[in-house]
Amino acid sequence: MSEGDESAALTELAKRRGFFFGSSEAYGGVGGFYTYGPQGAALKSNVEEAWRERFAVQEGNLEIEAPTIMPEPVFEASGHLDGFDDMLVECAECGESHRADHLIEDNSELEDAETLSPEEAAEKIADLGLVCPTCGADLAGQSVEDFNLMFETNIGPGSSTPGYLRPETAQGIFVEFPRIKEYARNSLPFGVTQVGRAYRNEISPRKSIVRTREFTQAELEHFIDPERDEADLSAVEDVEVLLYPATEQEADDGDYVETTIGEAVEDGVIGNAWLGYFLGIAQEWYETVGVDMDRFRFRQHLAGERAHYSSDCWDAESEVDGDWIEIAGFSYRSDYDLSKHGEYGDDDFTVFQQYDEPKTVERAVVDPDMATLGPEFGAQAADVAEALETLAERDPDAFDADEVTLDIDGEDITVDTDVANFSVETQTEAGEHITPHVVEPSFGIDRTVYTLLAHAYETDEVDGEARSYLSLSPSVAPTNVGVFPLVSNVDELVDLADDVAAELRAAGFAVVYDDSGSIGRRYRRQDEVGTPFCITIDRDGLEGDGANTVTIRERDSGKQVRLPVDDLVGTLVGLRAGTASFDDVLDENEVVEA
Ligand SMILES: Nc1ncnc2c1ncn2[C@@H]1O[C@H](COP(=O)(O)OP(=O)(O)OP(=O)(O)O)[C@@H](O)[C@H]1O
Repeated sequence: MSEGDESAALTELAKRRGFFFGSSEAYGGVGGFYTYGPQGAALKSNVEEAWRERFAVQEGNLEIEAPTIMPEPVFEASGHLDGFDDMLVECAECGESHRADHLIEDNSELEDAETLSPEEAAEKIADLGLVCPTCGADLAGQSVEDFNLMFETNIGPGSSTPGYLRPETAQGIFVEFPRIKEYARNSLPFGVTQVGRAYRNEISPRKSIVRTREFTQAELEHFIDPERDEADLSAVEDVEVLLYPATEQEADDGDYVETTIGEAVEDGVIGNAWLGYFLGIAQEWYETVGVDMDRFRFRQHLAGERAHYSSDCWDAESEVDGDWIEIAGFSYRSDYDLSKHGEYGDDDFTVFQQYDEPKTVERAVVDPDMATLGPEFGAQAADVAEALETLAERDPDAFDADEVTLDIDGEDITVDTDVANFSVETQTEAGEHITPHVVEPSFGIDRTVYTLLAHAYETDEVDGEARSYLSLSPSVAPTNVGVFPLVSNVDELVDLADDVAAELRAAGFAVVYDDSGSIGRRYRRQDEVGTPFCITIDRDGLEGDGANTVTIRERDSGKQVRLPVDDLVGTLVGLRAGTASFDDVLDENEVVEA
């Protein structure tokens, strides 16, 4: 399909068949908000479940569910209040807002325009002679402003407690770290996951569910002791990946690197073994849920794209309509988040790490003489005592002099060294408090759903008729199986179809029961929403050798076999889990000519 066709066909199908559509259309609609219809909600929920199964359950991680609204100090600490901005340029003619970096990237060779300052972006817009995509007016001379993406709200009546809708689920994990570490028995490494809504007041939402203002993230914060916890790569070292490292992006004829996780970590292409581990399991997970791996890559962030505290960062990207879409980010966040909350919050964001052997250390201590400090410094005496303790830890040699100078609230205060009762003690320490480092895989569920639909969208011809179908993986398809009585006027046949549908539903399958129209039309309807298997109950299944049998048809190939009703649940369980293929079913049963 040519560029643009894939998205257009997908958006049309999504609306017609109940995957997703713009919200609040009865009131004119509002940009950047989408409703998932019955098919889409089921597909999305299956993708979330598959993520949970892999990244929470199989990894032995802890899942939490935190509120989506959090008070302002959280975002002061996290840096979102000051720095979570995109660049906005407004058209003077029609008033439409645009994301300046996207405009520049769409109209030049530049790939990392987000690293420009607003002034540089304005200059670039003028140099390139860019015009408003909505009305065509010249944008030269328009200023570019930083625009904070967080939605603000007031918590409770009045406006005294500002709050924000979280722009990422991660902060809910970091803020609750002091409590969660107890559940993890203070034992590093451990991971905490959360699947939930995040909100960003995107300047120009686009590409349907790819860039919205309310979306779902599935995030894993993996807490480690960087000195002791090493990633075990044995399970992923042979996983083959297509990498697009920063060095290649910067080279004129930059190319992909086809390698394995083990080699990429060993060669230093992936700068951190933990990141390598998560890229490896992500690669395998995307493949199981149905991403076309020929249209998938991991792209390393360029130095300018990375946050200052992050030593390495990769995005998982999928290709749709010739564009690469970021569907997940993998970032080494160091101790930035927990240190910030430790600094701003009123709790302990460290973990006590026991040494293998207790250590004997010499420690400088003070025992300030409060009977002297009290009368001399009054209300400041406690601060002076605290400053003496800090100085002893930081610069014990300072106590060799007769006096020490302390900074108390910006004021220099000189104190006689004798008052401090300084000494060096020998102590035995069992361990130390450390601030864990964080490795973060952050998945966008909506962009995954979009990719799965785009990569599954196929067209072919059946019996001379054009057909479009979604070759979704049976593990995530919204409907697992269609059940069709061939005719609706034979009681025995309808009874058997009812029984089959009831048995499959009881076994946990999402079943669509359809008795209207020709069998061909019923197949087409299910093909279009990606139902992988359809079961038809016909007269041959009622009597003689074939009694209590049905036919099962596979969506992509259209092939059918006849099998006993008693084997249905077991067969479908294997097909859905991917432990059996339809070829196995074809081998073991009587093939029915279509
Ligand atoms: N506005 C959005 N709509 C839908 N999904 C989003 C949106 N913003 C982020 N995501 C998803 O959340 C994931 C993690 O968020 P992250 O903060 O790394 O995104 P980002 O780098 O800011 O994305 P972008 O550069 O595309 O705005 C992304 O990989 C993406 O899948």
